[in-house]
Amino acid sequence: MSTFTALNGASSKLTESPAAPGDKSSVTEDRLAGSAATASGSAAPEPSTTSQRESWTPQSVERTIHVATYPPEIEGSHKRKRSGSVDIRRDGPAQERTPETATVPSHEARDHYGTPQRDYRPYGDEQRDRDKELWYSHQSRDERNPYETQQNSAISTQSNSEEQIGEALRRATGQMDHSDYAGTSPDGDDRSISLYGGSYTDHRGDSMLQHDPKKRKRNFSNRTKTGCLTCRKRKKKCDEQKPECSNCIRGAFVCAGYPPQRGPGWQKPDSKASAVPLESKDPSYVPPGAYGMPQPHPQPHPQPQSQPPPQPASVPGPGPVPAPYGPQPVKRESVSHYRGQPLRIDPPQSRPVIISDDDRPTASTIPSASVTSPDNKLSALPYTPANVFPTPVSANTQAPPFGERMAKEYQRVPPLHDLSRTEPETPHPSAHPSNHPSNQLPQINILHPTRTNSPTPRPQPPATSNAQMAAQLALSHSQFPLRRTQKEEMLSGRQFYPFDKELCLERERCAAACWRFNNLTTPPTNGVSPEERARLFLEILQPRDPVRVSPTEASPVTNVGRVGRHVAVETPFVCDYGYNISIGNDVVIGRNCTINDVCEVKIGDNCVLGPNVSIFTASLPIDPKKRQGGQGPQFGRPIVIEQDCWIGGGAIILPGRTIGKGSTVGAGSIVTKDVPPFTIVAGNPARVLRGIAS
Ligand SMILES: CC(=O)SCCNC(=O)CCNC(=O)[C@H](O)C(C)(C)COP(=O)(O)OP(=O)(O)OC[C@H]1O[C@@H](n2cnc3c(N)ncnc32)[C@H](O)[C@@H]1OP(=O)(O)O
Repeated sequence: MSTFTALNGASSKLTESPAAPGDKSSVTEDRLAGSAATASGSAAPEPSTTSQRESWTPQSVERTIHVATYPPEIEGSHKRKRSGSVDIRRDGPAQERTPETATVPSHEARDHYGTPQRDYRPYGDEQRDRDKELWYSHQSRDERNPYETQQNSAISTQSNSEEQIGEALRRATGQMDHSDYAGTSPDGDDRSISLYGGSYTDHRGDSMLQHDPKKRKRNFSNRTKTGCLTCRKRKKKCDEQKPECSNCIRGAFVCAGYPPQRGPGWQKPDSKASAVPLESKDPSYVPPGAYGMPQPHPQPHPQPQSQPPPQPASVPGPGPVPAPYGPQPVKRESVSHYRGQPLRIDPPQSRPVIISDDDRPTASTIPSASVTSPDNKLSALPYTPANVFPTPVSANTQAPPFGERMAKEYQRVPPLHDLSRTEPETPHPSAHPSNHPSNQLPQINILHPTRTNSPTPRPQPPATSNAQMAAQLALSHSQFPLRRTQKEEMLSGRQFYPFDKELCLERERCAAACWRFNNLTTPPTNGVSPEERARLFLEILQPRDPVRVSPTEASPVTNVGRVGRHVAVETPFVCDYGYNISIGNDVVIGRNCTINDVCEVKIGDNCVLGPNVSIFTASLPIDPKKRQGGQGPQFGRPIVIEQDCWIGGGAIILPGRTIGKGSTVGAGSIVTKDVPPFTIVAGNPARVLRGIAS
C-alpha cells in the first residue's frame, strides 16, 4: 500500500527519479496519474491512463485504485481488461481527447478507435476483486440480456479459479503479448465469451484453453464471435450495443452490424447438395452471381441450405439486420434480401437458367488450358457446345488442316485474271475474227493492232432444221452481220470499245464541226450571221456527212441531235459525237462547255449552263484489268437536265444523273447523285442545300 500514497503526489520514487527505458509506460502513467489526481482531488485519484480516458462511475473509481497499487513492471506484464462497455458508452469522448491522452504510450494510443476501455491489475488482486467483478459483470449483463445473466453468473464463478491458474501459467511462461494485443486480456475476453455467448457449444473448450498459455492467441479470436462485424475485423472487443456498436461509433467506424447468431434451433449445414428451391424454378429467376449479377453479402455463418428462403415481402431493408441476441431462435430474414427484385432478369428465350456442370470453367474459359497442350492446343479443348470457340465444322469432327481448308475456300473464288475476260457482253469484231465462222469482215488493225484478249463472239446455236439453216446462211451474209456494232453497243449503254473505226471517224467528224463552230463564229471572224452560227452548231448535233467505213462496219441506226429555238451557245463548245445531244428552247450554254456524249444528253427548256460546265456520260470499268487503258471498253449512262435548271459555272455532272426540274447546281459542284426537282445542290459531292419554292 506504499504506492497508494504516490497517487496523492507524495511518492518521490515515481515523480522525482527518471524512469528506466523499460519503464517508460509507467512513468507516463504516473505523470498522468498526478495530473488526474489534481483534477479529481484526493477522493478519486486517477492512477493510470485508463482512468484518464474514462469518466468512471464511483464503482469504477474504486476499482482503479487497485490498479495502480502495484509496480508498473508488474502492470505491464499482467494486464487484464474488464468489460466496462456500459459505463464507457455513457462517457462522452470529450474526456478521452484530453491533452493527457496524447501522452499515453503507443500501445495505449490504439484506444482512440473506441475499443472498450480496460483496466489492468495483477493477479494478486483477482481474489479481492472477485466480488466486484461479479457485481460488475452482473451489472453489464443485466443491461444486455437477462438470459445471459442467468446462465453466466454460474459460469463466471466457475471460471475464476481457472483464471487464476491461467494467470499463474502466464506469468511463469512470460508469454504475455505486448506487441499487438498489449491492451487486451484474454481472460477477460474468454469471460466475455462465456458471458455473451453462452449458447456456444465451444464454451467449455475456451475455458480449457485458458490454462494453456501457448493457445492464448487463439482464444483471442474467440472474442470476435459475438461482436459486430467491424470489431471482429479489427480484432477488437465489441461492446455489442445494438443496433450499432458503441466502439464503432466512438472510433468513427461504420458498424457493420451483427450477423445472425446460432440459436438452439440452428442446424449444422448439410454437406450434401441441397434440393433446388422451388423459387429457382421460376424462369425469370437468375441465381446470384450468374450473368454478372451481384453476389449476396458474405455470410459469417453458413446457413442451412435446406431451409427455403423467405419471401421478398419480408425483406426489412438492405442494411444489416441485427439478429436477436442470445439463445433465442435465430431468424433468418437477413438473407431474404438476397432474393430481391434486382436479381431477377429476363433471360433470353424465357428459359429457366440452369446452372449445370457446363457452367463450370472449362478448357475454353481457362486461359491456361491451351498451354497445357503445347503439341496440339486445340485438342485440349473438347468439342462441346459449351465451348466458346466457333467452329465451322461439326462439333464432333476434327477440323481439317488449315492448308486444305484454305485451298477449298480459294477454289470457290476464281482468280482475278479469269474474271477479266470471262463473259464479254459484246464481242469485238477485230478481236478474234477467226473464232466467228461467218466473220470475214476486214479488221481495223490501226485501232486494235495487238488485241489479244478482246471479247470473243458469241457461239451460234446449231441449226436444227433446213429452214433455220437457210435463214442462218442468209443472215451470215457480209451485208447483214449478226453482230452489233460498237456504236450500237454505245448507244444502248452497254460496254463498247471507243476506238472502233466508226466511232473514231464519228468523233473526228464531230471535232471538225466543233472547230468550225468555235472558230468561224468567234473573232476575228466576227460578223457571221446568226443563221450561219445556228447552221454550224446544227452540224455538230446533226452531222450530214457519213463516216467512211465499209457497210459492214457502219451501224444501221444512229441518233440525231436536236436544238430548240432561241438557243445561245458560247464558244468554245466541245462534244464527242454531237448526235446524242438534245437541247430545248431558250437554252443558254456558257463558254467552254464540254459534253461527253457517248449516251444521250438532254437539256430541257429554259436551262442555263454556266461557263466551264462539264457533262460526262462515259465511264470506265473500275477493275484495272478490265479497263486496260485505251484498249479497254467503256460504257455510257445518259444525263438528263430537266427544264428550268441552272447549272453553275464549273459544275460537273457525272454519268447517269438527272437534274430535276427547276433545280440549281452550285458552281463547281460535282453532281454524283440525282438532284431532286426544285432544290439547290452544291458542293463536292453536291448535297441539297435547301428547296426552292416554286
Ligand atoms: C449566266 C451564267 O452563266 S451564271 C454561271 C456562273 N455563276 C455561278 O456558277 C454561280 C452559281 N451559284 C452558286 O453556286 C450559289 O452558291 C448557289 C446558287 C448554289 C447557292 O447560293 P445561295 O442560295 O446564296 O447559298 P448561300 O450563299 O446561302 O450558301 C448556303 C450554303 O451553301 C454553301 N454553298 C453555296 N454554294 C456552294 C458551292 N458552289 N459549293 C459548295 N458549297 C456552296 C455555302 O457555303 C453555305 O454553306 P453554310 O450554310 O455552311 O455556310
